[in-house]
Amino acid sequence: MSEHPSTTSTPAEVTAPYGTGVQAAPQRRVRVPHLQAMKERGEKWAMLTAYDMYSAEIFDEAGIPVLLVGDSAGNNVYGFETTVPVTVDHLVPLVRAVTSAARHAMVVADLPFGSYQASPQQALATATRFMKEGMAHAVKLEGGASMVPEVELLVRAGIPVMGHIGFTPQSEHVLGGYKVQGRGESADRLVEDALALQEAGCFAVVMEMVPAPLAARVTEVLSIPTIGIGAGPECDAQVLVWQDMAGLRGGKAPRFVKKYADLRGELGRAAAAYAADVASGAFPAPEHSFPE
Ligand SMILES: Nc1nc(=O)c2c([nH]1)NC[C@@H]1CN(c3ccc(C(=O)N[C@@H](CCC(=O)O)C(=O)O)cc3)CN21
Ligand SMILES: CC(C)C(=O)C(=O)O
Ligand SMILES: [Mg+2]
Repeated sequence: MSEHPSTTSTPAEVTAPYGTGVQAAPQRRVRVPHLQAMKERGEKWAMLTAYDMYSAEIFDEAGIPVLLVGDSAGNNVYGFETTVPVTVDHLVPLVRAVTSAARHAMVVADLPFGSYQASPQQALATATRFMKEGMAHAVKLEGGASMVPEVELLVRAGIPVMGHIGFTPQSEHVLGGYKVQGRGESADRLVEDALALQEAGCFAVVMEMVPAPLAARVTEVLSIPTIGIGAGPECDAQVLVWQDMAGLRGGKAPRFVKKYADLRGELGRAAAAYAADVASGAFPAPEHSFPE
């Protein structure tokens, strides 16, 4: 059962999800104005990462309006320790898989480290690959005021851009590790970065590991939606890496994670039960076998 607010039966009959309450023209895909309308109505929403077909399908059917194909695929799909080694070629096929499976959600492609910082032209070339080959609906990039020329060119070219400030994992070597950003005198700079991104044309801004009162201040000041991860409850939206949210990954999760399931335990038990059945001869049973 779909829990998208206004997705009822067949796609053809679906009316605007996250619409204004006014009957809009049939509209099955979440788009920038829907997110803007939700901010104006004070409706909070959740974003999740997705990197493959089934996760995208499940989250889409659960009514998640925005799916992010994060460069966090680096440490959640490809087995790297960080997002730094991730390339465009790593992500394009994953974006394509997610856009193919998501019927309603807006799919945002994360631009990986080194694929957009050299120039606005490089950013446009990279974003264009994600739009054409990945069939993404928007892109995300890390950085504040310094990224204004890149954001402006992408938006001028017709590509919706999501910003990302606070802790920006692609810069962890400069930032000196996984640390809360915007404490003390750097708070005003974070507000300025957020405003610069909005002014440049971003449709939303992710804030990662920012003190809750500062994130609340940015959310108040900005007219576009803020999306928090470790940025307190006052943001317009929240984002989590799905394997964190669903308890698939092992080890100690960051403070900002809440586990809503124990997929790791569940999947481990399934694998062990299957192996035990094979060992005992209980699987395959006659119903799994083909008679002559
Ligand atoms: N699975 C996963 N979840 C994420 O949230 C995530 C990724 N991967 N990969 C890309 C970035 C990296 N992120 C991370 C990763 C680890 C911490 C972390 O270890 N935080 C600790 C220490 C904070 C501190 O020292 O102040 C914490 O307890 O929150 C934070 C953000 C967020 N993103
Ligand atoms: C955690 C989110 C915001 C992200 O950038 C990612 O998943 O790569
Ligand atoms: Mg990312």
